[in-house]
Amino acid sequence: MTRALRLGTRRSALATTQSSWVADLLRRGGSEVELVEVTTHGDVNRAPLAQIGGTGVFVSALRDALLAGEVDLAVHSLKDLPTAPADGLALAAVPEREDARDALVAAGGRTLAQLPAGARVGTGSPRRQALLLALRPDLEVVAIRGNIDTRVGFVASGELDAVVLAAAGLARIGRSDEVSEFFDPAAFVPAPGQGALAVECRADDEEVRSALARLDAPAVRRAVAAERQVLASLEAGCSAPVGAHATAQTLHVAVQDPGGALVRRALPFATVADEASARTLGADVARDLLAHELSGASGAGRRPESPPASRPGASAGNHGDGPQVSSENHPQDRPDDGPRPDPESGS
Ligand SMILES: NCc1[nH]cc(CCC(=O)O)c1CC(=O)O
Repeated sequence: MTRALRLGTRRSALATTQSSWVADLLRRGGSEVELVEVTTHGDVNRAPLAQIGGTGVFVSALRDALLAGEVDLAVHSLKDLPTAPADGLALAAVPEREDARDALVAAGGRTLAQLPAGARVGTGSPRRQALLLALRPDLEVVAIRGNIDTRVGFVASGELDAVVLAAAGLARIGRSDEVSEFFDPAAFVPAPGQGALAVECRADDEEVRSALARLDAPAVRRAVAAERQVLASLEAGCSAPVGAHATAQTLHVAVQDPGGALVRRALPFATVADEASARTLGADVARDLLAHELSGASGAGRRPESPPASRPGASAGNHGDGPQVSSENHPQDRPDDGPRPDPESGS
């Protein structure tokens, strides 16, 4: 190795921890690495997020810095990465995954079952809203945004009874001890790619590609390939919240159908040996789910878990008396889940 690798990172606590973790792994493999701060449009612009292009602004500023040759690699939360491949860039490593589960942080350490009737639970993610209401239709789901500290702060301040966040984000910033319940990923199905990282570099940079290849965890790559393919294939035909999570044994999928019911699938995953068959499986599940949706079969023996009256659209959102959903843009001010809505992710 003749050059120090420049790792471009955003300044947020989560971004710098993730970047430092990857930098350390590379250093252990003998590479010299320096962190270079990339100020993203989303970090400096005070306009509402929708006007500056949604969650993709954070990813695309790092990608622009890569393509411009200002940095040599960048670390993203995989679930924030648009499913479409980026021209000129390679997804050179998917390292070992953090905890993929969603987690509840509740006042008094309560579990979901222990929350009082009508408790106010914060999440900006349509997927989490749907899963929460399927388990507890009585809850008042409150749409919140902001970085992890901001969201946990709503519980500490008493404005909310609980919030749901990714266990991985809490683990990375050292706040796992505040979790009152880790949800079973077979039931409360995580977002595609949740807990995993994506390390990108220029596609023609062989030196960085070979350094990053040592960080790649093939089993994680297979899992996230299946999960993201479910999302990509569904995006063509529906805009429902999507949970997709592959364990060593099973690919779990949960999608909210137009009637508001959660539709679930569980497919064997142990025999999926490579990325291509993982994608095929993901596409097959998506096709099956779209057929279900088109046939309007949600009431026909599929165990709808949530009556139409508890659709998040009807009960979630800011009721005006809760935590302020600030129109001021905040670093990480974005839906607390997944890459959509993302006007930049294209098709
Ligand atoms: N979209 C927000 C986001 N993107 C990545 C994480 C951290 C967890 C992860 O790496 O999946 C979070 C926070 C959250 O969902 O609570």
